[in-house]
Amino acid sequence: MEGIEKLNNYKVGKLPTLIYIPDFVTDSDQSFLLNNIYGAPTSKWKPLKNRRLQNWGGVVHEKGLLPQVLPPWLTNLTQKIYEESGLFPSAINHVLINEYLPNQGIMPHQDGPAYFPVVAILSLGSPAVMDFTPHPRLKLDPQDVIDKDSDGGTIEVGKDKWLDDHHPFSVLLMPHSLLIFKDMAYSDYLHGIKDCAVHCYDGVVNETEALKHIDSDRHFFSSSKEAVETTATEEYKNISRASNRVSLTCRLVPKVHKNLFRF
Ligand SMILES: O=C(O)CCC(=O)C(=O)O
Ligand SMILES: [Fe+2]
Repeated sequence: MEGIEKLNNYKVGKLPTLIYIPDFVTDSDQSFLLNNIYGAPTSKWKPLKNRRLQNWGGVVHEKGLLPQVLPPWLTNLTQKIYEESGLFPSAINHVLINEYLPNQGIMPHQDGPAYFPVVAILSLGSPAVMDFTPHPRLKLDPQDVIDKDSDGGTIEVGKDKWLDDHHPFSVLLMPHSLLIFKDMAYSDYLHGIKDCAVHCYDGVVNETEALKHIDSDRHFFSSSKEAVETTATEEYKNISRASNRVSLTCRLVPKVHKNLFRF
């Protein structure tokens, strides 16, 4: 209960359950986690086309998890998320660690059906902007949009429209922050990160919250600060992803297979 009340203070945007907690971990927590992540055997990294990842907690199948015990350096974190959020029915048992170089990202996607529909993402390293787009099944046929506007309204050519007031939005993920999303943000939207080295954070739903601590992260914003000073009338609001970003996606796979052979 206490957890849920506290969480309300961290809601951002228009959707009911998009939660952004700045400084969820300290600088020394970040170093501790990164030391463990980069101290893992090279074979623990799975290279993908546009990023690489470490999988902790076991292998996720469509039908559930073939479990492996999470190491203590990760349970410190997952236990804190579990206790402080109060949003998971039992302890988090799976962590996916993604590493992105400055020009890498992740395609818009929806998380798989094996997971309990709440996700908590801890961000370390360079900041990044995560884009949420309504699921394609909610997209209106452009013809319908034109028909609806035929009573004299202006028709915006080339602009996608979605059902029930769904709109794309973005979130700025600063290092040390925790993003939690569930409900509509989980089921009606895809989430992704663009694969370019500069991200624009203009209009992100958590701009105030994310930029409160800008002083300590000033180096990420230097180019935009200069741009503001030199152009005066135009603010670019860009972040440069100067170094790697490492994220820890913490989730619960409710169905755990105790016995490999009964899978
Ligand atoms: O790196 C991130 O912030 C997102 C990762 C993600 O969406 C996933 O692992 O499913
Ligand atoms: Fe995801």
